[in-house]
Amino acid sequence: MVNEEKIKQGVKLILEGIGEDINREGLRETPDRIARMYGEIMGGMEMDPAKPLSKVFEAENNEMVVEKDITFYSMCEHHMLPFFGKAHIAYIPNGKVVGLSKLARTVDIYAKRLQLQEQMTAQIADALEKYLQPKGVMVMVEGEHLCMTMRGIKKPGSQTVSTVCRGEFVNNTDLKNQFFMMVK
Ligand SMILES: Nc1nc2c(ncn2[C@@H]2O[C@H](COP(=O)(O)OP(=O)(O)OP(=O)(O)O)[C@@H](O)[C@H]2O)c(=O)[nH]1
Ligand SMILES: [Zn+2]
Repeated sequence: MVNEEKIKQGVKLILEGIGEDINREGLRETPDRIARMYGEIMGGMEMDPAKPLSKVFEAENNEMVVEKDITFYSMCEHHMLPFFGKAHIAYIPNGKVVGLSKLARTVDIYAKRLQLQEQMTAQIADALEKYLQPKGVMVMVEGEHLCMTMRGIKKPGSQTVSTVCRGEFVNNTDLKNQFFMMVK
């Protein structure tokens, strides 16, 4: 659980730091709102991927499964500004598949915390590898980072693309290309 009291104190300090009057009408409830909001957007910290990924089904077909365009919202750990976009997941089952929603749940668990996009991409792949023991996993994340667009270097529209391959995807260019073709 996030410590709402600490968040409220911190938000009040930031508001004072930027020269705001923390008692004005529009801001009176803001520390409280932000504390509740962090409970939601950082909620992945207390979630364990074991929960969604432990419920597996036996499968006879071991062809590649792709779940693409999974929308995510995360927060960059350097600036605490949002980054958001789409995650695409492929895996080659090894007798076990998981409910499709559980792939999206896994993305949310790792998105809802302070993150680096590359780290989030690897964590999703590692969780799938651990719980499904597939023949291979590939994860691609496409994200827009507000710390790149609304501040600093200010490059609106720039996209960060990160990929992680495990198992059969690592050395198999055909498999990788098949995945790229399916997600484009
Ligand atoms: N690799 C990686 N870098 C990120 C991610 N999110 C933000 N960054 C970068 O983190 C870096 C932090 O750089 P610093 O030089 O410490 O901070 P800064 O002075 O605010 O940097 P600028 O953004 O260049 O103004 C920046 O280059 C960001 O673009 C991410 O998910 N992955
Ligand atoms: Zn950032």
